[in-house]
Amino acid sequence: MDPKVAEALSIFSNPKALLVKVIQVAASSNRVKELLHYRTSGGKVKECELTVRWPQPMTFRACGRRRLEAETHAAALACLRMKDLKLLDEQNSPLTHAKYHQEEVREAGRREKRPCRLEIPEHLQRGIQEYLAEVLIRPRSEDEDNEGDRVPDAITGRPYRPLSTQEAKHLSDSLLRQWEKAGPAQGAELPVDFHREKLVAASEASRVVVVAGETGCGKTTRIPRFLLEGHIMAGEGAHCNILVTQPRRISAVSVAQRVAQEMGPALRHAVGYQVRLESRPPERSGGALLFLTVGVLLRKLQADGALRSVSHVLVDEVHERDVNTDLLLALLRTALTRNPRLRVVLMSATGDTQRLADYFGGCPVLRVPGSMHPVRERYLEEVLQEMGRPPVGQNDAGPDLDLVADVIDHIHLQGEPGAVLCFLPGWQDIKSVQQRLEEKRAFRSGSQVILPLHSSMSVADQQAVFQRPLEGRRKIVLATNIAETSITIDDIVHVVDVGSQKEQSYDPRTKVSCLDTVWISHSNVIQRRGRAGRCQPGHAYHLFPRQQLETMTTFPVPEIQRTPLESLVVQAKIHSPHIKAEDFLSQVLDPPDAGAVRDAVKTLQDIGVLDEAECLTPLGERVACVSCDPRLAKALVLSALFRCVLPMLSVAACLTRDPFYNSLQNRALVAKAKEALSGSSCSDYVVFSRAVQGWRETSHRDSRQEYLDSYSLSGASLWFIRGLTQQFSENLVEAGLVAHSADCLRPSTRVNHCSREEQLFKAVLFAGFYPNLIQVKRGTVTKGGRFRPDNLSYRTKSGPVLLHRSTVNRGEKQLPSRWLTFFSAVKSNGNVFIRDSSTVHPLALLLLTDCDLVERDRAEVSLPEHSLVRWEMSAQSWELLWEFRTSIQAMIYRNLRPLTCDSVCEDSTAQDGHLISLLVDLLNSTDPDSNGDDQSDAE
Ligand SMILES: Nc1ncnc2c1ncn2[C@@H]1O[C@H](COP(=O)(O)OP(=O)(O)OP(=O)(O)O)[C@@H](O)[C@H]1O
Repeated sequence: MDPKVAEALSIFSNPKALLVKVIQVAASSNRVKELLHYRTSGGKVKECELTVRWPQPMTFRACGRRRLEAETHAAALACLRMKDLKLLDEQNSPLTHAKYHQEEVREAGRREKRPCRLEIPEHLQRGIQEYLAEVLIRPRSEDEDNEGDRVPDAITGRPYRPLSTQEAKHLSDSLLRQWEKAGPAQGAELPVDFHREKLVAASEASRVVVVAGETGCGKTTRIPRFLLEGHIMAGEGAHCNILVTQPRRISAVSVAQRVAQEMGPALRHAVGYQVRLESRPPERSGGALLFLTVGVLLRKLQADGALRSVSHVLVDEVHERDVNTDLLLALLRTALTRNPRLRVVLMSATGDTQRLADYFGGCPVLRVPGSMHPVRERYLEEVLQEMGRPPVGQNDAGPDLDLVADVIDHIHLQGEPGAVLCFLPGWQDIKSVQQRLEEKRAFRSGSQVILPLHSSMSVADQQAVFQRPLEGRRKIVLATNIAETSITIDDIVHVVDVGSQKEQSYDPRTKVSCLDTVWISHSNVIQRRGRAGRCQPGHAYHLFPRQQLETMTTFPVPEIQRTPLESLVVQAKIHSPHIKAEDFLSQVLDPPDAGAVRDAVKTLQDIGVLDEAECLTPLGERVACVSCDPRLAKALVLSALFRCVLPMLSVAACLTRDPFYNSLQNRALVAKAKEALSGSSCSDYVVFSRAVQGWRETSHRDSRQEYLDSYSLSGASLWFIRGLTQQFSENLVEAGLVAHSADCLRPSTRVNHCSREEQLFKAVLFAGFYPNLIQVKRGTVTKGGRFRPDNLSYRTKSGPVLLHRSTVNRGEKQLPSRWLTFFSAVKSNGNVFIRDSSTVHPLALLLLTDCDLVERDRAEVSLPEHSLVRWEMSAQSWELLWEFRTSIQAMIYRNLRPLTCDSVCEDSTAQDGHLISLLVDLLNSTDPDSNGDDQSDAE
């Protein structure tokens, strides 16, 4: 059977997916001529205007999200005659009326208090199958492709409109004239220049090419330009739009600047960059070069999976194998089938090029030998000998920071002039080495320039590493692997490499991540060395024995194998809603363990983002619009419903970017600031919200700096957080939860009515983070066996945990509730540490989570799969709570499903307001601890 038909048939168990499919079929089939206009984004129909004639002719036109959904669903219903569907209970007796929506089926089940299912009569199934079989096997023609396009242009972000033949000719001619006149500056000759013709020809001859070129040979800065220039000189510039991905913000920005500079003043407008929250795109589409991070390109693929306005995608540093790059490669394979003009070039100095080539159907691999300048390498034994020290053994990956500082000192005193770039695993190591250096005579009182470089710094701060120091001072850059690929710091002469890095691993069972210091791979060693010898000859000091090289893996372990997969599964669902996550992810270069994917799917089902058929639920569709972790996104979506958006935006942004200044180094100061901001809230999230709010309120420059200093906050981070808040607000608009993004930030709007209600805010947070729940108990037993009655102990459903120094609740002797919620936990030395936490009112557990009535007689309540929690209460209390809970759930459900008319919306708005006020009253007027008295440990 045709695979497309098989896929269509496989989704019959899910009417919602079927519906989307039908609309897609309508859009892609030239038999449904009456389709006037159609656009999807993130797996959702955004705009639609169509006439269906199967089984009877009807016209639907829809724009504006809510109307659109109702109309397009109705169109599909008519199309499929799904009104004939029957909703049956377990005994096969029909329920009140038929509904097509999975959620409604579930809701009907809840109302009727018995499970229901949806049945598609057999004769209809056959009809639909035949219809899909007929239309699905017809490929879409190019003309149809151009018809009704409303996707954004990947270069400018403005709506894409293909150029007419005349317009294209005009633009190509003008580009040609411009380039001939300006004659782009050639810059210094690079090894890749000698392979220019071969590279351009290979990319013409094959739609995918892998380029394996040594570090510094000129891949990143020259190849995009060769391709662009080739098209412009051939009079086809209008059709050439090149996207070049970079693994990080710092490289996207710095490489774009370098290429623009090389192009010269007359042509630099053709080059631009786009990173999260910062965009300087080329002036126009057609003859353009855009450097962007992989994450930004994934967003563009959501809007247009075929990348219609793009001629080339160059994936740089493809060896890095982060989750986003692996996902990108899989999506590019699909984009190549959908956009016949698209060409892909994969570039790396150290990747497994043959495997990549095989992944793209055995495409050619071009090798570019030669580097700019020689680099003299030394390993630990030679370095020690040079310093006149005895040899030492080294077994673990943790670096000897005293030695690192001594080696830098040695280079400074004995080595050639020029800057030093030192690779260290993490921020703590960077700061420790900086401190050690500052204690040395040659580095005292700022006599040399020491610059940390870490991903948590702002782009502006990161850019400082590219500046030259004043004459007579040496620049020392202390970096993590953020500086390992792509970037050129032109005065680097010496590279010091400790041979290790921080690497995340993840235990899907406990859902806890570990951040360990591990040996890097051989490929990383080459990349690090390659940061020297780019603009002058260099030296590499590998601070591990030469022998260690043999035990290092050739390539790094792909991130997809060692990371939580929930976000990735949501992304998979956005890009391919009808394919099982397991099947979709089995197509990536190194598929994650199928069991881990199933676990991630199960987690998303548990938190209501996916339904049983693995489709995004109405909640999941909103979550998918928000570009952050699904749990954070869920908390944001719920905050819009419960009218406390403002503090939640701050939390989501601060969990993405730490607002405190060097919180790793200034631990004591930051802990004090957090304590002051927290007051009696016992919540890191209230701390975040107050920190951001206080910063917003101090608008004057001087008072703002005073505010930052008094709470150890970082101005740069807060500006970044402001950008993130703006982005998340726009996401909420996209999700149809807020009319304008500015509403999210104004305290007087409806979505912020309850933003000052702390208990409600914490309860909503918990509903988002659930099942991240910690039970607090009094009394601990020390290692020596002594009982300490006043100490608190903490347990999640997976076992005991400890509170990390970073949370305000660590060290508290008395908490106002016996329940905490949390977002992130890490494992270190065999213990699980909770990094951030907040107390939560026990009623939130009952009202905002999926609890069940276990035994009617004793009115015992438990949370599924949550062995920590079990309450017993009188049947009467339970009845009341159950009713309230049902109303809250109904409110959530009502606000998340498509509304059919505005009047319903107005009515329900008032009703929701009453309900939320009631919830606020209940949370504020009951003692969070007294409810806890009923609790008993279920184990
Ligand atoms: N900002 C810069 N300042 C000075 N020279 C630069 C700069 N950027 C690049 N170069 C020069 O251009 C050469 C090529 O740089 P490019 O980034 O294109 O190499 P690459 O092959 O992509 O390297 P890698 O694989 O290490 O990323 C460098 O070796 C250096 O000589």
